[in-house]
Amino acid sequence: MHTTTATTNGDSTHVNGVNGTAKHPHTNGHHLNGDSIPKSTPTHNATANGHHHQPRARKDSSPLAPPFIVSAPGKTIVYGEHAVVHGKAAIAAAISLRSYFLVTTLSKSQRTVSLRFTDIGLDHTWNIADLPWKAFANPARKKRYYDLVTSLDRELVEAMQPHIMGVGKGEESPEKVKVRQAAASAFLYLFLSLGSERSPGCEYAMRSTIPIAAGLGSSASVSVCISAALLIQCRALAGPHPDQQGKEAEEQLERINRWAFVAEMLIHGNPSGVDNTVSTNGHAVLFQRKDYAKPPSVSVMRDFPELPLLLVDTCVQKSTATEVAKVAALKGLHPTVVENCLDAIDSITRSVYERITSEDFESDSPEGIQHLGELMGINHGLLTSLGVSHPRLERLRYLVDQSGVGWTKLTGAGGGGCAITLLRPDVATSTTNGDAAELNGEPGTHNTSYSTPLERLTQQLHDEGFKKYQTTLGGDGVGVLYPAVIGEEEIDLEMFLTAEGREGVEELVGGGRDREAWKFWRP
Ligand SMILES: Nc1ncnc2c1ncn2[C@@H]1O[C@H](COP(=O)(O)OP(=O)(O)O)[C@@H](O)[C@H]1O
Ligand SMILES: C[C@@](O)(CCOP(=O)(O)O)CC(=O)O
Repeated sequence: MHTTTATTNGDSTHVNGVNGTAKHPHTNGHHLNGDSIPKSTPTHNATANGHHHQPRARKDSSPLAPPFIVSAPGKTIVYGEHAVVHGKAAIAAAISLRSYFLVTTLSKSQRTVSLRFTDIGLDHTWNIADLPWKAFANPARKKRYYDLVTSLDRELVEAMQPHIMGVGKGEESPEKVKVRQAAASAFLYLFLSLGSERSPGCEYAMRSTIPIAAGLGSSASVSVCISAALLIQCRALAGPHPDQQGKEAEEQLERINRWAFVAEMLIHGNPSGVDNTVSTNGHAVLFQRKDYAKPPSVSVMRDFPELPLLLVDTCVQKSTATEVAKVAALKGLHPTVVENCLDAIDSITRSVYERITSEDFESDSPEGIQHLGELMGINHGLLTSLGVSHPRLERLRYLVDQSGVGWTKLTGAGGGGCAITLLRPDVATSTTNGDAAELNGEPGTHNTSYSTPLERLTQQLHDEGFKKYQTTLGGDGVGVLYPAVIGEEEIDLEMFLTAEGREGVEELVGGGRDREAWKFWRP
């Protein structure tokens, strides 16, 4: 298997961003070929310990930038959630559910920035001039796009508060307000860090096909989108383009990932960084962060096997912060016991990594799958011991165990959310069309005679209010559609905001219509 290890931002000497100058009737004179992101700021040396050479000053763009879309996948943690928060290894894989972020630049006279995050009912506008630029520009606190930011600056978070307090307020529940304010804070902190008072007025619209708070990394994917879009706007990224050198592509991803982590800190408090790392890089990653002041160790597993997985949502929303705090509290009470549980999870992750990166691993061999499956079961048991399961997750595990189709573990923070089931190879290959139709959260045609255990299980899950998702593992990470044109059609804000449900969004902007239109950094 091909793996790449990337631990810190390296040096780059190649800057191949292409100015969008060619004329096109639909795009304010910007080229339709996805290589037309404005030229990036020259990349420069930046190291993990913060030493860097000063970059050259950036020029302001004069023509109105075209609308563009950034997209990033959700994830499933296959092994090692929670342990990863305490410095142990985890394996996470990208899934095919994604978030999409449309950026529309306003005319020069419109000095506002608006968030239209319709999935969470957030529609908010700030006057650019009213924002706390002074606090963020203070030389003692100012962070640059190439900095490694590993903690939030409390004073800057405070300075932002008056502009967040009014966000998302309505008649609805405090939980909904919290969700909106978390997303708005993530955006605003990055906007104020990466932009300036001269930043163009813009509308930023988010649509996602990832269920929120189900353990599938919706926040990380949103964070990666925000980071990549704002870095593109401040011209801190080169590419993506097809002839980009691997090392340069890796550096661009690293830059996006660093700021996505900052956004994750605003949503979660204390994230390990595994979610934003897999969402940025795509494929699958072995991830470990021993020291929060340093970049994590990341091995990207580019040809992660297509494991036959079933992804089931308990439909119980959870809070990652609460579940992470539970484990921390338990560790405070029983340090040795909890540390042993976390070490056991670490051994599981490492054993799986060795197995699937070994030359002779075959993803359809019953022995190989059995090994991975048994370790999934043990990993789930350890997470249950740490107190992060939920009666619905245990019910789900019981139903899958009874059916004999495979091995189940919770994925993500637990306390609700999703579980993954690794199917036995014989079960996976006997999946009928009926099963396939019933994936993606919808029940299929209801006949009462089921020929396979998987069909029986599918019906049982549906009857008990669980939701199945169809997804493939290990696709591309962050991608860019610049300008926002697929085929000959320019995607505008109205179309983007009114696309109906997951299918509508995917049909409008997903890669299905024109695979070549989207560009990805591919080291
Ligand atoms: N479609 C979306 N639009 C805007 N913000 C979103 C969207 N999906 C998720 N978020 C942000 O991410 C947060 C969810 O994070 P979290 O509870 O960790 O769930 P998950 O396990 O899905 O990452 C939300 O509170 C919201 O701030
Ligand atoms: C529990 C944890 O390991 C994973 C959380 O994933 P999610 O937020 O449930 O998608 C926390 C983390 O790694 O930051």
